Amino acid sequence: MAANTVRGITEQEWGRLVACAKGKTEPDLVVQGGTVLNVYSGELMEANLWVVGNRIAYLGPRVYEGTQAQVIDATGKVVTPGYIEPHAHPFQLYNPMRYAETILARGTTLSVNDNLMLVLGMEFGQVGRFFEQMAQLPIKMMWSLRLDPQAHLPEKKHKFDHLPVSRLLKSPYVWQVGEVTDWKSWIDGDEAMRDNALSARAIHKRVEGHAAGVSWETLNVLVAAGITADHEAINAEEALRRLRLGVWTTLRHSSLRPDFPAILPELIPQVKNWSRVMMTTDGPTPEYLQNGYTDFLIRHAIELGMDPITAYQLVTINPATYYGVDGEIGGLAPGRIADILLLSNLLEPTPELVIAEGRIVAKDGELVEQLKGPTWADVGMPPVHKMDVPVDPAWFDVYTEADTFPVMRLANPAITRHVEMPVEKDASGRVVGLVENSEDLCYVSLLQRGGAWVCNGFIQNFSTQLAGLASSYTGAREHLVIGRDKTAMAAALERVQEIGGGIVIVDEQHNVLYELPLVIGGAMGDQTVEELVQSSKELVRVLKALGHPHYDPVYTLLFLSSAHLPEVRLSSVGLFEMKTKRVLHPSRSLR
Ligand SMILES: Nc1ncnc2[nH]cnc12
Repeated sequence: MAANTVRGITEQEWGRLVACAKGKTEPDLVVQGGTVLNVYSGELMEANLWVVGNRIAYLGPRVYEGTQAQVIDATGKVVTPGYIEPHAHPFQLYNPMRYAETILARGTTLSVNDNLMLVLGMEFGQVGRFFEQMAQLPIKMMWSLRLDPQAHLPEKKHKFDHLPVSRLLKSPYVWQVGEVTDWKSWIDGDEAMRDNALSARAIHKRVEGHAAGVSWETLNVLVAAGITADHEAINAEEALRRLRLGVWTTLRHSSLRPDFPAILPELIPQVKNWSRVMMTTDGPTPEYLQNGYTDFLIRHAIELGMDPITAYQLVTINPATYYGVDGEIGGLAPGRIADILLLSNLLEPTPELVIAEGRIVAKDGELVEQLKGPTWADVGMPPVHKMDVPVDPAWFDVYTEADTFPVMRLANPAITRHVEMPVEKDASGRVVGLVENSEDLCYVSLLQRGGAWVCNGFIQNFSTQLAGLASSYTGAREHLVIGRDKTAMAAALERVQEIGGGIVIVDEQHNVLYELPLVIGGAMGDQTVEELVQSSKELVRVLKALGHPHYDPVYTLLFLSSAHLPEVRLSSVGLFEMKTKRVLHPSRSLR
């Protein structure tokens, strides 16, 4: 039966490793004179590390006196294992390659990644090949397979059927299924979800939950159904609830949910056993990465009162143990993969030097050489195609037979509230005057990329002055269009299509106020993370000037068509109420 492995070992590699451990053969690399953070015993120890190939052969007092190995003088430095991100979404405008190079330079040497954008954008066979190509990098990119599309898209549900998912589950690079956002369907007996989760368990892979806001009673049901970890606790009580029910508890501090200050000061005095706690950045938008990645989590947790050694354990040995690979990674000991960091001191988690697989890969935050990964042209996520007809502003008109309409009110970057508003209509049933006579309403539409259907509605509290915004970056992988001026909305969408996908904002005269090409499937950019940091700051600035009242708008664009968040979402079948799974207003065919 399969279980997770990081790299596997050949007979020849084993022979070299054991010979070097015995002191009979030379190591390839030595880290000498440093203070090693021993995450197993929770102590700092003066010790040297000998590395052969991509593994550690020896930890201890033995001093290297040979001439062949590369010797790294770690005198005065703290030596730690590479960091592990157990729950990543490597596609928040950046693509998985750009993500990998950025976080590796900051000391994260293993990331377990969501496959959602890939599975929605590619054929299954291509997804498996992409995993194989990413596995050639010195940073280990492992994967978590979704059981549901996280959006109400009946036409895409087949991508989550038992046959394709169970095939992909056999990949050695897949370590988990989840996060199970549509957990309600799962516990209510959705067959594909049930079979896929059971198949994962049968081969010792994990099942990650997404139990936002659930009660003790519901959490019991989810644990009985098989969830093994969850990262949705937003306060100490919710974190303790998970620990007490035997769920690995992943503490989150992301761009959208910067929760450490709300969790840690209260949680720290109460936890007696940290061995089943992990930490995650949970897919931050580019700006966050300016402050670091897992290194930032460690620093922040220590600032908020966590014992420093515990903070390191939460991002090294704990996630390695959770995924069942602690014999291979997550600590500095013989036989482990040589992912080693040199820090100036324990309170400075951003590494001066990063060693991955036994080779120096980064110094002072910069990669020593460019990573070689798959080319996007080969991966099968081409730029957005132009529709074969021009975008018609009338597509954004809302028609109803009722006297009221379910408006989405944006309560914060992620959550919408259902506000039923009275509407006036013309003889054809078209809603008139609602946006024009309001200060803070916009039209909002999810439009199928080929122009086959449109889901129309109104959104409140998004902007007071936005003429037109269009984005091919959405949870549904269709086009999102928002604005107070339908011709400007159409112009923004035309421009998105001209640039191969991305995010565009235009004014009433259709001048482009903001433009970000996202040419990888219309969902991810090929720009560097630094370029995306500047561009996403500009997006925030432009939207703010147009009266957008929230932070992290990139997440708003992503999540307006995701069905895992309260209350109303855009979907292929219409405006959809997450809790009741009701269609509040149907979508309209344009063919
Ligand atoms: N559920 C989710 N799906 C996609 N990206 C995310 N980032 C954080 N949570 C996410």
